[in-house]
Amino acid sequence: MTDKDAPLHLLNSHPDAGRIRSRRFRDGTAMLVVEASGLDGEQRDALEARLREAALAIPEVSAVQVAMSASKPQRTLIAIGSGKGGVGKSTVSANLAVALAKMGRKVGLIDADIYGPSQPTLLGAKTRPEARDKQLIPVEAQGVKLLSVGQLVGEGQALAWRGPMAAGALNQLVEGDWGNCEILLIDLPPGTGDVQLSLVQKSRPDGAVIVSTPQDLSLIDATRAVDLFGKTGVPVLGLIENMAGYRCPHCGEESDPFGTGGAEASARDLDIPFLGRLPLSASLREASDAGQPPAAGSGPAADTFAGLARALLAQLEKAKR
Ligand SMILES: Nc1ncnc2c1ncn2[C@@H]1O[C@H](COP(=O)(O)OP(=O)(O)OP(=O)(O)O)[C@@H](O)[C@H]1O
Repeated sequence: MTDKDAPLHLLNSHPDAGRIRSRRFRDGTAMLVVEASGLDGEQRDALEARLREAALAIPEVSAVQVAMSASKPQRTLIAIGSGKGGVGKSTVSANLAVALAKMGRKVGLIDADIYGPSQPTLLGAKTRPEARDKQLIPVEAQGVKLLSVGQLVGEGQALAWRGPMAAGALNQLVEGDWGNCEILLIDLPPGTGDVQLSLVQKSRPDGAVIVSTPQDLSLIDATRAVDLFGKTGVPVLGLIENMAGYRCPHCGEESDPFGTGGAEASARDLDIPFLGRLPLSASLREASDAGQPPAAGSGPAADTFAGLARALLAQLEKAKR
């Protein structure tokens, strides 16, 4: 600051002074460069308005120009995939997101499942996102920010999309206004075809998680998913086994309708981490259908998801080293 900028000294005592990177004063105009990293669009607007008002309150100032600068936040993008449909990939994604948020992480969830976007239902978030300056603003539910491909199109319309079109839509979601989110989970469409390949190539996730049931057939498909991520250079952070074992709520008898331990053995064979297993549970399905992710509550299911989230974070740390 030079002597010419002296009137702007009055901004030193402003609560947001720490965000002012430079200030100049010429011919009645105050020019401020303001650091806005970590703020979402609404918070940026509010900060700008507060500083404008404070500058205009200085008697010499008749006009204000504010330039907001923000370093691109460091975000970790994690794709969640499965070799085939119906293995619980979306249920696991939603609950992992909620469990990570409960652990204090700033989490965003992108529902890229063009064949059946179910995250708005799973998180009970039916409102449509608004856009600001062509950027989508995620909706908030259960402590998680959410954008879903289902929010962009009417129900069932996305089904016919081919790879590049789906990748374009995903890009819009990834480039949304994620504010201070540090982790973005992407719920991919099931399978390992062209659509999935385009999505992975376009979004370039930092890591991937694969969900599978213990069944042999499902595991063969999970192996294909590992292959897909391998081909695209995305490290697989781990495999989650879903629908492993069932305890009858009436008689307490335990059974394994989809086999047992298959996913853990496959993870060993494929040399990828095994993050944990989730039992088949009618109450989990009912809560999911009702938009109440069990990870948000307390009890065994919440504990299981917290364990899976911890295992995922541990693998992320390892991958960074
Ligand atoms: N551990 C579980 N116990 C009982 N039901 C489950 C479990 N996991 C998922 N489900 C149920 O299975 C069905 C499919 O789950 P989900 O939609 O999460 O699978 P998906 O792999 O994402 O499927 P797709 O990608 O084909 O849409 C849902 O009705 C869900 O509630």
